[in-house]
Amino acid sequence: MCNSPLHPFLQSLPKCEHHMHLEGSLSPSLLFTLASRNKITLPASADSAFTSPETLLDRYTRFTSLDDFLRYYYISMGCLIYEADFEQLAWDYFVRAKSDGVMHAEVFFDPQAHTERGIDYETVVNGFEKACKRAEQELEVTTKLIMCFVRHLPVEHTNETYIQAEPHLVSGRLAGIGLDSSEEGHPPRKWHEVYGKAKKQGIRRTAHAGEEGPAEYIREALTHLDIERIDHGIRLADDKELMREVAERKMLVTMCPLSNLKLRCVKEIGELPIRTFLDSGVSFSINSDDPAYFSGYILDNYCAVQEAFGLTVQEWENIAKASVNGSWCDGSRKDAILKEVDATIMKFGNV
Ligand SMILES: Nc1ncnc2[nH]cnc12
Ligand SMILES: [Zn+2]
Repeated sequence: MCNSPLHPFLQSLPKCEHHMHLEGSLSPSLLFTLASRNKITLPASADSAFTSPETLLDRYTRFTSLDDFLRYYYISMGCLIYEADFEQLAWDYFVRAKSDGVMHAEVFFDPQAHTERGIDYETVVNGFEKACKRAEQELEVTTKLIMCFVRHLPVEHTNETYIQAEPHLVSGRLAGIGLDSSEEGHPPRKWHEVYGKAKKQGIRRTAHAGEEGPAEYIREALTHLDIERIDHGIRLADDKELMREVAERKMLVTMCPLSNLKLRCVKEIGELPIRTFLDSGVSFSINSDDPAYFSGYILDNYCAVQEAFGLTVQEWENIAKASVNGSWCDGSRKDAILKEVDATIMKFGNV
């Protein structure tokens, strides 16, 4: 809850989330429940943060960088073993997202982080897919699953993962591919082969770029990976020519304000190029990234932006509509969400 008079409006505004890692919605309390259920020993003797959910949450307030966070992220997901664990993780997120006004959620997952530790690819996808189906039926939240390649593993591992996922990508069970994990020292061009193959097969492509890395990585992801969306992209404002191109192409930048703050990519939310993007016509959505680690789900991110930038209802309408239009759902679903956005604007238009 924020102090803005726009809070009820922000709560009601229909949302599309495009940048949320399912493994990043693993709360310390679910982590400890799963660790106990699956007889996984957490490394409390090596790192006392793993002593209890409370000590872990406390540690999450002191991340020093993306890599510092990723260490906890990868250790913690080691408690996800069975299909039911993956299903529960995703279902809990969808329920929470619904309560924040999410009507459509496109969620990331990292298959390699699970197959590398001996979990079957099918276990992961089946569990997540069950939760997606349930979210559509019981919550009326439409969903898309996007699988990411992790940059910290050798690029050669990518082919095997792609081959496993190929039937799902081609059939549409998976909506597309992404690229995430440790950014610095891992330029996007290294993944050009697999992205080229995906493009030939008509598979949608996005990538994390310009989170900790420079604007040059965004340019590379556009030229070498031919991405259709940019995840984070906060360094885009450092390259005005590139920013103009992204605005002209109406490419969506999926921003994650609280994540950027907690991982020290910026010192305060007000440093993010939200005003620049609005003034330059760059389309963007606002997302939670890893909500269980950054103490904020999507509405908290909307509130943080409102507190820092004091946007108008008209500006929020533009953001809401850009996020619908930049979604990978079909036209009829977009129309239905846009109708709900219009209804919310009618109701709150003169706040
Ligand atoms: N913020 C982030 N950046 C890169 N990879 C991630 N994986 C999960 N969260 C991430
Ligand atoms: Zn991310």
